[in-house]
Amino acid sequence: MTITKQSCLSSRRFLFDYLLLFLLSTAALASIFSDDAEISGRNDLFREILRDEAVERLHELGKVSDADGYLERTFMSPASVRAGNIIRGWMEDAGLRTWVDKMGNVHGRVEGMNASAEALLIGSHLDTVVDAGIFDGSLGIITALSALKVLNINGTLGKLRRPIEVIAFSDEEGVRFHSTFLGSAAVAGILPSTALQISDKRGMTVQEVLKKTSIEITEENLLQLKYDPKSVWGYIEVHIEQGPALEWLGLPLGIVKGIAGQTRLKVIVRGSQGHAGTVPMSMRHDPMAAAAELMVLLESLCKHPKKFLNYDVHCNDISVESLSTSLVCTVGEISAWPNASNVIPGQVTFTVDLRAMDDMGREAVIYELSYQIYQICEKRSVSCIIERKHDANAVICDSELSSNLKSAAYSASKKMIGEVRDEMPSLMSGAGHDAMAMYHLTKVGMLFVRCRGGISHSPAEHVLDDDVWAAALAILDFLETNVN
Ligand SMILES: NC(=O)N[C@H](N)C(=O)O
Repeated sequence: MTITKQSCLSSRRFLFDYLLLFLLSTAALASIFSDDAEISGRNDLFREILRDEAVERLHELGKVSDADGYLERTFMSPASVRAGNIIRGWMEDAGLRTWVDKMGNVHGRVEGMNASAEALLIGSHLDTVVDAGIFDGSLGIITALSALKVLNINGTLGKLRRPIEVIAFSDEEGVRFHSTFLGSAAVAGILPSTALQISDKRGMTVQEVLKKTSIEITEENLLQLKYDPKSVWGYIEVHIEQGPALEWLGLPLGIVKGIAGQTRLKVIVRGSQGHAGTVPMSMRHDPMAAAAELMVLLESLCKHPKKFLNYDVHCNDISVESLSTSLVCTVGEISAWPNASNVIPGQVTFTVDLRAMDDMGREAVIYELSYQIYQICEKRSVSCIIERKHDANAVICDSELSSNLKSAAYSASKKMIGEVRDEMPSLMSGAGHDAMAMYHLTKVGMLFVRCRGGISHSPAEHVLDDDVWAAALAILDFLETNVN
């Protein structure tokens, strides 16, 4: 047999593969043995509650959906109400007194030794986007309840120095009403009474949707939902990172330094509805073509803000510099009327989601965008209306709470994986969180949990079981150190 260069390479390759396989299987065996050795050491880390049960609950809640075949739970939908009831049961299982408030938020509270002391609030949201993953929001509620369940089993829940309250907020995503934080903004006292009259696509208002679930909300009792700032010590939230940084760093947990500000706009473009086959191109006032041009403009502006923003007119140079790195813009929803293939639409509506760390810079972008939108609409002889649906300014997390969360995350990671690098990363959040609303009530701190590929708002969203465990263990550590 002649050994050609090719087959020589193949046999070398075979030998290499074989050796690699041998090494990998040896490593795997070693890790199985070391896992065994570790498991007995980890038993005191409440694996059954903080990992296994928490993961089971995440999957259980992930099945509670208004849609067939994908996850969708919007504000006070039937599935949201069912999810709230399940969470309420888990709160009671953790030894908490529970109630549902007039914005549909589910609360679970333990008074500890001193019911009049300032309470620690822990929260996240129970609503989801359309075609969501199972971790966004639910992770923060479930890990907090798991940690409290451990304290209950240990007999330390009644001995806490201050009350602890877990809140599962009814709306953070803002999918149904385009106005986010309905739940947490009510608790923080920043939800205007006009929010009760916002309508969803079917024309039902927030007030009517609540009434359908037997909750009577009025302007007066909306005011009563506001917590007295003097009764609150702080707010903490665990959330999946929804970005790739922790995965890149190879770490399960990170601290949140701050959260980008956000604005949501609705742009309505109206033109002349007509027959697709008969109206000559030169005679059209097509809102679809205009909307397409506006979207391309938005993309260019957000990719290259420096090119569009005039330093003197819009903002100082610091704003423009920081915009270049943090500005992100998205058109996520579009609808046409009458939405038929052989009709030039009469109206096209689309949303714009803008985020940046710099609030002044964001304002400058909105100013410039609006100016350019009106110019393009005029040039195309269509009319444009821009409605501002939601605004939340950027938030900086509290340094003391962050440092305490950092120590808790460090200690949890150390207990789980032994050696940890000293650095616990501090990250900026491009995603919005209930902490943004709670910031108006009290100091806030957030812990991020690694997610696969940084993917979120997608059914592909995934958090490792051990990372769920690390997060719950960090909260347990935080409570034992700061509240016990
Ligand atoms: N954590 C999130 O997904 N939050 C928001 N709903 C958002 O950033 O749009």
